[in-house]
Parts: sequence; C-alpha cells; structure tokens
Amino acid sequence: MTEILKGSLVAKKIKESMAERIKELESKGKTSTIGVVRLGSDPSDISYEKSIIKSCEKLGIKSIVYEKDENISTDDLMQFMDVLNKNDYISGILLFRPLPKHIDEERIRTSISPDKDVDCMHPLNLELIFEGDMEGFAPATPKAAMEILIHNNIELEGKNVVIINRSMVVGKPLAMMLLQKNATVTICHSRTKNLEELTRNADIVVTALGKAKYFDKKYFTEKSIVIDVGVSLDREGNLSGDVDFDSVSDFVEAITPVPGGVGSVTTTVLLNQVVKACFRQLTEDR
Ligand SMILES: Nc1nc(=O)c2c([nH]1)NC[C@@H]1CN(c3ccc(C(=O)N[C@@H](CCC(=O)O)C(=O)O)cc3)C=[N+]21
Repeated sequence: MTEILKGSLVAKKIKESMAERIKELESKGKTSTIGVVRLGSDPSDISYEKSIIKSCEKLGIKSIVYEKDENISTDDLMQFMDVLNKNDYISGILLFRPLPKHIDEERIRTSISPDKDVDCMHPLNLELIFEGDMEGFAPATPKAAMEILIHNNIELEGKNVVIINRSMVVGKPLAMMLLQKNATVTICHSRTKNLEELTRNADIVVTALGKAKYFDKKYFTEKSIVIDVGVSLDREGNLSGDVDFDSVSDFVEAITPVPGGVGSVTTTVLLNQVVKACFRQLTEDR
C-alpha cells in the first residue's frame, strides 16, 4: 500500500505552535504582516499567493499583495523593495521567483533587508543554510520538503536522495539541509544522463521540474519515496505536480499529492517565518 504523505497534517502541527505566538504578538499590539511582490501572473505564483492569503486569514496574519508590471526595471524593483524595507508595518517580504529574464537577480537579492527576508533570498541568510545553521530564515519550499520527511519519521541518515532541480530557491538549499541530516545527495538537471537509473537507485526522489505529470512509473520502484515539489497546470488546466500521481500512487512506497502536499506546508513554513521576523523586530524596537 502506497502511503500518501499529506501536507495538511504537517501544516496543522506547525500552525498549532504558531497560534500562541501570534496571540502574544497581538497582546503587544503587533500584527505580523507579509508583503508579497508579484511580477506578472505565473500560475505557480498565483497558486502560492492564493494559499498565502487563505492561510493568513485563518491565522490572523495580515497579507498585502503588490502586483507589479512584469516589465519593471531592476532599478525600479530595487527601489520598491527599499520602500517595503523601510515600512515598519511590513514584517516580512516575499518576492516570487523565478524573476523575468531581464531582471538582474543578483542586485535584487541583496536589495531585501536580511531582517525581512522570510524566504531566504539574501546571500547573508542563504550562507547560514549552506553552513548548516537552521536558526535563521530558510527558503520555504525546501524547508517544507524537509518538514514532510521529518514529521513522517522518514530516515535520512545514509540514504540516497536524488533532487531534480538545481536552483537557489529549491535544489541547492535542499541539498544542504539534507546533507546536514547525513543523507547522500545527488542534484540532477537538464544535462543529467540516465536520470531514470539515478532515480530508480535512490531511496528518496524530490522532483521540482515544473512539468505537469512528467515522471511516470519507469522512474521509480516499489521502494521509492517521492516528494513532488512541482506546481504547474496540466493540459486540462488543473493544478498538477511533476509526477503522474495516478500512474504511480499504487506502486511507490510513499508520495506527496499535489495539491495538498508540499505546497500547503510551504505556505505554513513561510508564515511561521513572518511571525519570527515580527518577533525579532519587536525586540529590536525596544
Ligand atoms: N520566492 C519564491 N519562493 C517560493 O517558494 C515560490 C516562488 N517564489 N514562486 C512560486 C513557487 C510555487 N510555490 C507554491 C507554494 C505553495 C503552493 C500551494 O500552497 N498550493 C496549494 C494549492 C493552492 C491552489 O489551490 O491553487 C497546494 O498545493 O495544496 C503552490 C505553489 C512556491 N514557490
């Protein structure tokens, strides 16, 4: 029997621990607030945004979405980030990525105040992850994948994990978090040869390709634990993961569904970090 690794159970646990801290902030007259910056309207951004707004309402966190023209210049976007940095009502900032190609991502990454960098885009925060320090802000998506593995008591020590994604938002930071737990990590990408062989030999496969239903049975075995980070629309326009869920869900050892898997935990991890940022700013004010 394939185990379905539902995100909702993990998210619930994290939310329970957040509720008290949000109350404590309220008693001090502080409302945690997230500023979400979106350029254009990519479906995976929109999906995340919906999920953030819904969770914020439930938790008592304030969310403000800033929709900017996708043709905005790097300079204008940097200036806007600075406006948010200086706005005392905003506890944390999320800028959806990947950014449009014309934007100089390196300059944008350093334009966010490290204290409001709740999705860990600034090199100073990312460096802590690469050093194995988990006390700061972590990138929400890879942290969510870790939370799912850990909450389900999936052994990581000495396990072979294959990650299909080499970005700074998912693949690279996830590799560092897994290394910290003594897993053996392989990062795969578009030039990887014999991907099937690699995934079939892994204990755990994490996919973040962004191609709906791309991976079918031939990539896995009965022992595979599959963490599907992909969020895209299939041919019918339905939200779908990278894995053809119906074709493998009776076959592999365990798998996260989409929707209802990594995404729901990502949102919770992100908002948890907004609360954390708000607390830190409170202590700094005094
Ligand atoms: N800087 C940055 N960090 C990210 O982590 C990031 C990003 N940019 N850009 C977009 C992708 C995509 N992503 C999602 C997270 C949660 C859901 C989510 O909660 N989805 C719900 C469904 C929501 C619905 O119904 O539309 C679910 O899977 O259950 C979706 C997508 C994070 N990303």
